[in-house]
Amino acid sequence: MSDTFRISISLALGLSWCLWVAWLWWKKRPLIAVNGGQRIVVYASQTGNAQTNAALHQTKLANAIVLPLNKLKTQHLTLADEIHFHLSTYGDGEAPDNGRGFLKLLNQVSQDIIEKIQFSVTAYGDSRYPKFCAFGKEVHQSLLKKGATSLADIRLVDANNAQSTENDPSTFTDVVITEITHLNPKSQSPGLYRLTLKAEQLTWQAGDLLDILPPEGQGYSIARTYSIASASSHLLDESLVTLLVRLHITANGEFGLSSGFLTQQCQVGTSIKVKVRPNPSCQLTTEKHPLLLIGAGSGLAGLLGHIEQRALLNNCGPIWLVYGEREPGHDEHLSTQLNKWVQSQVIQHFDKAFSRQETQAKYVQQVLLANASMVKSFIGEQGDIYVCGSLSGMGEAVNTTLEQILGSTALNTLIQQGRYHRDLY
Ligand SMILES: Cc1cc2nc3c(=O)[nH]c(=O)nc-3n(C[C@H](O)[C@H](O)[C@H](O)COP(=O)(O)O)c2cc1C
Repeated sequence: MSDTFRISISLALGLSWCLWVAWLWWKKRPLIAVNGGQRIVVYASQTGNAQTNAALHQTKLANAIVLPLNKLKTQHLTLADEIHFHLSTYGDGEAPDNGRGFLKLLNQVSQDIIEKIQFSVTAYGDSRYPKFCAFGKEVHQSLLKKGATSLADIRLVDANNAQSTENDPSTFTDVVITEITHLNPKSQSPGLYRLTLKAEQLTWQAGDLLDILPPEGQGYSIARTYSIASASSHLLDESLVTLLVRLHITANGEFGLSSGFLTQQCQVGTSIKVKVRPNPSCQLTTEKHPLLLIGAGSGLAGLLGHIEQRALLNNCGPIWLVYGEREPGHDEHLSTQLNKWVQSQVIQHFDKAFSRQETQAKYVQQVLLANASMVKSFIGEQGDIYVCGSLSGMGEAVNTTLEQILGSTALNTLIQQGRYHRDLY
């Protein structure tokens, strides 16, 4: 072997080693750099309330950066002087999408790093939910238990509070109902209605939510939140918001306050007070990548906007819709519209799962499991998943099934990358 050849091999090996070390460093680097002595304001927010307050908090602190909780890395915990958390709670006492991996990270970080952390927690929630501010409280407790120093008592911000601007009528806009259609008159399921509202004054993106204020004089004024089932407003010729409203019937046979008002008392022409609640974690992040849309019942609403959005744009990526309802025939909502999208290839695959049919009952998670290898290949390196509908009835089962199919590491990576979106209630 000549000397030149030997030197070349050594150089090549040396260079490869340097590249490998550089790659390892690159992978582990914090995505947003932090210097020693800096303060970090961090938020976990589904619809922007905690995020807005975090941004406000940042402006009041010297030498502070702001970032979402899923971008907070071990290096941030090591280097920052103070960390101020703004955390909302979703689902049934859960973290918002951009906060879901944090408690796991905290468990993996060594004690000596956590003991140096000085922190505060502001928790956002709504005391009408049984697990009020649960995620913020859990983070606060975990940090204390692991030896971090709390700079102040946990602050609980309640949306169900007279001072909260969330329900302040002056922040709502009057819009007129232009359509109310009962979609499942022959079904044994509670009524599902499509409502259309003329909303020229509003702007929204597919995936956003609409808060609706019940009429005055009912002794309460807490808005109810519905998923917007329309493409983003800037793409529509006519500024119409579509909603799917399930008529809620209480244990004593009474109609739910908001759904009863919207579907039984309102008529075409009735004016109602609404406000768009941006839902960044469920907005479309990609036009080209595959979308696996999973929903059940009125959860179809949160998926329809994304499908319509792609139908209105050209050359979009494929959609696979997995939709669950009760009875075939009577619960096949909007089938004319959905079939049109299948024919025009906006929807590439469409699977329905009916839980009340003569042959075997089927749920969306079973459809996913039966097509496990297709789920894997469809999602691939770039696909996004959207899950919309009931948390306990479907969201949890779908999460377990996706974990089974993709593995918990891959599912966590999807969460970290903001590719697993959930609108669950
Ligand atoms: C679908 C849904 C589920 C919610 N679940 C809870 C909950 O379990 N506990 C709670 O305290 N608040 C809950 N909330 C209330 C939110 O935490 C509250 O509105 C908060 O201000 C939202 O902050 P964000 O915009 O930063 O996400 C829920 C709200 C929605 C729309």
